[in-house]
Formats: sequence, C-alpha cells, structure tokens
Amino acid sequence: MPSEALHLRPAAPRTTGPEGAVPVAHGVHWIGALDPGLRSFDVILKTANGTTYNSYLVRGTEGVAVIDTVKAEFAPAFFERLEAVARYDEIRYIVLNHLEPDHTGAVPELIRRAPQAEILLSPRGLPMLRALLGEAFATAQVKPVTTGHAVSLGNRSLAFFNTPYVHWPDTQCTWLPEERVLFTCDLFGSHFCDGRLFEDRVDDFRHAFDNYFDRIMRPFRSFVISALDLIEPLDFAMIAPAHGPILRAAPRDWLARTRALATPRTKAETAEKVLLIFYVSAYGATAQLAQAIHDGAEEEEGVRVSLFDLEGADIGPFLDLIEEADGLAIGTPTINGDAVRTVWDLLARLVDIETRGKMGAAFGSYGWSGEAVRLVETRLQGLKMRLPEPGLRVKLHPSDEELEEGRAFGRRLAQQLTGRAPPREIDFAELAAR
Ligand SMILES: Cc1cc2nc3c(=O)[nH]c(=O)nc-3n(C[C@H](O)[C@H](O)[C@H](O)COP(=O)(O)O)c2cc1C
Repeated sequence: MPSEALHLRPAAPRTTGPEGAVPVAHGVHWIGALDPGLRSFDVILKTANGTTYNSYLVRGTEGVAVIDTVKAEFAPAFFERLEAVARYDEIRYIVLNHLEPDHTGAVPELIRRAPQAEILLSPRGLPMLRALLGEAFATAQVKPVTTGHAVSLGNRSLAFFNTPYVHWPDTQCTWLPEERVLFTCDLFGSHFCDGRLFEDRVDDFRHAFDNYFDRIMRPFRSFVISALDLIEPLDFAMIAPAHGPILRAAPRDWLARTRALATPRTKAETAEKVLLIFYVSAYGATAQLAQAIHDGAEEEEGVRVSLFDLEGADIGPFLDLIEEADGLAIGTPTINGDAVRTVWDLLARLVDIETRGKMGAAFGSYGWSGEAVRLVETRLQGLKMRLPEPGLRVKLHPSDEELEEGRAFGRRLAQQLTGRAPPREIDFAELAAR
C-alpha cells in the first residue's frame, strides 16, 4: 500500500454528505444541502472548502416548521430530505431568518407545495419576500415577527430575536427553548463543507470560521456585538447556523470567539490621535509629497503619524490599523487618467471595516490631467468619511514651495484630529462650481 494511502481520509463523508435527513436534536432534523465544489461566494469571498446550506425541520405535536431553505440549484436535495421526515400538509410555519438567495432559493416551490404554511420573518424581510415571490406574494400567508414573539408547535415552540445586519437588515435568530437549539442563519456560519455536519466530527474549520467572519460579518461589527448581547443570556446547548458545521460541542466558545473577532482592538490608553498615510509612487513624486505631509503632521503634538508605501504590500494586515486610526491620507499618481491599482485595492477593502466618520484626505502627483486625487476623494466620501481638506495635487516632482505646502497640508490634517482647528468638511459640489 502506498504510504500516503495510510493518511488518506475517506472523501465520501466530506463531499457526498449524508443520505436523507439527519437528526440534530429531539424532533429536529437537518434537511440542507452540501456544495463542496463552490470556490467563490457572493462574488467577494473565496471558498476553497466549499459550503453547506443548512436548513432545519422542527417537529412538534401540532405541526412542523421549516427553518430556512437552500440555494435554488440545491432544491431537489432539500425536498428529498424534507420528504423523508415530513409531509407538506404538516408544515405549519416556514421561518426565514434571512432572505438572501442562498437560503431562500427553494422558498417559492416550498410554498407552492405547502400553501397553508405561514411564513415568519422579520419586518425588514417583508419587502425582500415580496420581491422574491412576485405575484405569489399576494396569496402567501406571511407574518412579520420580532424579539418577544413566539409561535407554538404543541410540545415545541419557536421564539424570535431580531438581530439586524448579521448580515443583511432582515436577519433574525430563532430559538427552540425545549431543545435549547438556536438557529442563527449567517451568524456563526462558515463556508466549510463537510458532510459529517457536526463541529465535533468535521475537520478543523477554525480558519474558515474566522475568514467568514472577516469577509461577511466584519463590516457589521457593532451589530454583531448587539446580536451577541441579545442571545448570550439564552441557555443554548447547540448553535445551528445556515452555513458550515453545527456547533454543539462548545457553542459558548464559538460565541466568545465571535465576540473577540467583533470587538475592535482597544487603542492604547492615550489621548493620542492616529493618522495613517498610504501612498504609491512610480517615480518618487507622490512619495516626496507623502513624506512632507507626514513631517508636517508630526509637528502637531498629540498625533501619531505613520507612513506606508503600499507598493508590494498586502492590504489585509493594514485593516486593523486603519480601523483603529482616526484619519487616513491616501496618495496616488494619476496613471492613464486613474488612481493606481494598488490604491484601489486598499480602497476596495475598506468596505470590510468601519470607516464612517473617520477623517480622510487624498494627494498625489500628476503630469497633465490629474484625475486620481478626486477619484480617491469620491471613494472616501462614499465610505462616509469626513474630508476637511481639498486634495493636494502637484504637477510632476514637487518644488520646495510645494513641499512646504505638503507640510502645511499635513499640519492642517493633524489639527483636525486634535481639534486645534475647527472641524471642517469640504463641499465638493460648491468647490466644483467655483
Ligand atoms: C504610464 C503613465 C501614464 C500616465 N498617465 C497620466 C495621466 O493620464 N494623467 C496625468 O495627469 N498624468 C499621467 N502620467 C504622469 C504621472 O502622473 C506623473 O509622471 C507623476 O509625476 C508620477 O508620480 P509618481 O512619481 O508619484 O509616480 C502618467 C505617467 C505614466 C508613467
């Protein structure tokens, strides 16, 4: 036998998944689907481990509830699993914790097969459901629910917790107190496909859990913290998310891990403000300007200024720094009428962190048209940053006077941070009209 064969684990349980519905707790079955081949999710996230679409069926003495469904192309597997444990006329409730298509792909067909079922979702999910169902919305039984609401299945009940923006505005968690199971949809999810389904059976997936948080939840950190505060008092024995392994061995550890990921690293106990300057420069002109801005800002007491050349740098490690910073200045030359790619890479990643209200500024050298600075400013404005200074542009290499203007620009930015200068915000429309 070749030696590597000794170390091979059977592929089947990971990728083909279990036959039929899988018991998860008393009266609860997993009826979801595996998508081992998925390599990119929501266009933004690489998924080297594939994913799962977890749907659950809860049976009580007075009916059945289906909690979330699957992506449309996986509907056949979902219906097959559902039919293994319930009839359609038994379905009393369809709970939609989140209306994104990967959880609602089978909903139109499900309500066609179970027209008597009442759809329970958050009030913010309502317009999304209308869009999903089209004309069928008019005849669907729909009831918005929120924190404090509950429904009965006889010997089992479902209570709802409104947890907006984990990860869309419509998101909610559903609590099954009799079995102490909390259905959390995307919260506590991970893109990790392993047909053994349970945390204590699957391969190590911590990297996938953290990566999922980073790309999906991180932009909504403060909402995640609010959601955790809301659900933490529940005496749950199991967290049943809509992607990845079901957390039953140490569910509280996953909550603590999520809280740690969601909590911004506290800034050192100091009143010092933080200004970060990033730049790219092909021939050194923008670099000279960046250095002058840095030197000018440093003259202001109470501001810690750091300067970074982005060329050749990975963006990821800077994200925590930027999130903790008070101000951001970005420098780019104009190349072919645009800012350079590396700068756009940085700007693109800023959606993953909270930038609202931070101070922003742009600068750069140009040869003749100089569009890049304004393009960066527009992006910073789109990120809801406060821009107190019109961007600083210099034609080709800066002269001594222009370098002095760079230092003054840096000083003014720093004073905006310390409050020594009255807060300003540029009205770019007015500026353009001048
Ligand atoms: C390939 C290339 C394309 C350029 N395209 C533009 C342009 O579209 N508009 C402009 O104003 N300057 C353009 N420039 C000029 C640069 O912006 C100018 O040389 C600038 O000083 C470079 O700054 P740096 O030394 O920080 O890289 C271009 C330069 C290069 C090399």
